[in-house]
Amino acid sequence: MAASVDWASSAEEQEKLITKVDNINLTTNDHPILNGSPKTEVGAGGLPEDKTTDEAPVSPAERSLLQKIIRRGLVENKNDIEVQRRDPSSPLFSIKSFEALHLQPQLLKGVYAMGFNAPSKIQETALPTLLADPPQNMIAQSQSGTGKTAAFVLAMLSRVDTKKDYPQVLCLSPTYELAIQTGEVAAKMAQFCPDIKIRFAVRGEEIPRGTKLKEHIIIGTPGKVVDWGVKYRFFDLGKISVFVLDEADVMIAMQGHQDQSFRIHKLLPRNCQMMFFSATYEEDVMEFAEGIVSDPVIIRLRREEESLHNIKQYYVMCRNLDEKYTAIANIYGVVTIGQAMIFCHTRKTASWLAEKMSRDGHAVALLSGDLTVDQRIAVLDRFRDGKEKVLITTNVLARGIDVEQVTIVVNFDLPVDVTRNADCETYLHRIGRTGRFGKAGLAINLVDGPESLTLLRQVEEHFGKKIQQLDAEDVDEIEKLGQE
Ligand SMILES: Nc1ncnc2c1ncn2[C@@H]1O[C@H](COP(=O)(O)OP(=O)(O)OP(=O)(O)O)[C@@H](O)[C@H]1O
Repeated sequence: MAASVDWASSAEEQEKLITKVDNINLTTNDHPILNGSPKTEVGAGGLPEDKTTDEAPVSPAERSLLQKIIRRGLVENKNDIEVQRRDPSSPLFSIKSFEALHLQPQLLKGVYAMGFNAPSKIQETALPTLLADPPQNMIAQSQSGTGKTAAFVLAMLSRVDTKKDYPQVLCLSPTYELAIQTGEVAAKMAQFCPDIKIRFAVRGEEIPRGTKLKEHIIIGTPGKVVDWGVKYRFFDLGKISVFVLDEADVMIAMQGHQDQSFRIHKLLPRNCQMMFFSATYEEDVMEFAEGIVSDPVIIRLRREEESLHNIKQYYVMCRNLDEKYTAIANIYGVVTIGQAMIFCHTRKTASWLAEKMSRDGHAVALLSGDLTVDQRIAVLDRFRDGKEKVLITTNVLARGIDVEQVTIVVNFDLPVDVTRNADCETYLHRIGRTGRFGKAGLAINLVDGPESLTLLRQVEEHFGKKIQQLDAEDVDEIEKLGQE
């Protein structure tokens, strides 16, 4: 039987939690790491005895750096994130501090150095279970951009035993870009844990036959991990103690990924801790996941909670391709804040649009499966650095990619599944490239006929949320959106 944690709480419970939050109300001045001297003695095994007040010894220089980072975090995150944290219905709602999550002191330092002040709802709900002993399996769902990566990465890092020099933690991601991004988050979080070693198992990484990997954590895509773990035995899957499936629903739903993930899963030891994370779960995928993960704790969203309120959704009626292009150009001309991602159905449309926009003098980048992996990472890095304001892409970047400054997502084509119906999961992942961690975001869908209008209606029905029409010619209206 699966234990289940529900987000919802009664009004009375919510009131109690709000009072608790008010009492905690951490500010820079009363931040224990920054201002307090260690309150706990280090006990046997190097861990403080009272874990709720865990504190790492911090040098004056580190303290000053952390102070700067946290102050900056508080100022930059002003976009009512602190308000959202106090709203029990928000995915950012939290009552705990990171100290209360029993993280190792060096990881806690890493978390603060990343500018994280307090855990999000998924982090504070999942981490106590993920770090408990004996290890518990988990299948968890939380909206896009709410900190799932940080949650499972912290759990992965916490489970590493650096005295053993072989892979113990394995994390599978559906794409090259996502594996690299997760590895980068892990490296940042582990910046004060120099003994933890991470290895990417992705296209382009080649190692000679007979090699025995010594890194503690492997992060990769299913195909490469099958090569390294099943075919060539560069590491022993039988010694993996933590297995993470990121974007678990697509890993299970897509035939190729599913076969490979199962080949890996079959060789894992029986007591290996399983962590499945995703922003979306279809009912049948969920059932399947429950079938392969024994006794999981399940964290599930209700359908109406899946789409985020901080992402405003609109659609624009267009008659043909030219009008779609004009709509994009109008929006691009008016809304200049932040960056935009434009999703097309095919590589062909994506490159046509990129070429046309470039010819018209717009600085756009194009990322599709046509590029080599090095080119893909280079394009993404340039976009992250803000060198291009617009990134045109296909479903290859629909999931997981985290670029904080993305304020607009445009669906040049609405996503469809193999039955030509709306692919609502992909829709949610695509629009989730904006509105990261409570920021405001805008999603604009271009509709060019009855077929795509039907898709739009299917999306509305699926999430029980109306998508407003926008007149792309009406500069005032678009301007208003930008200001909002
Ligand atoms: N506790 C926190 N405080 C502040 N920022 C955070 C916190 N946790 C995560 N973030 C930031 O929020 C952003 C989104 O987090 P993350 O990528 O982990 O979301 P996700 O739930 O995995 O999203 P997706 O479903 O799209 O994969 C990142 O930029 C991350 O650095």
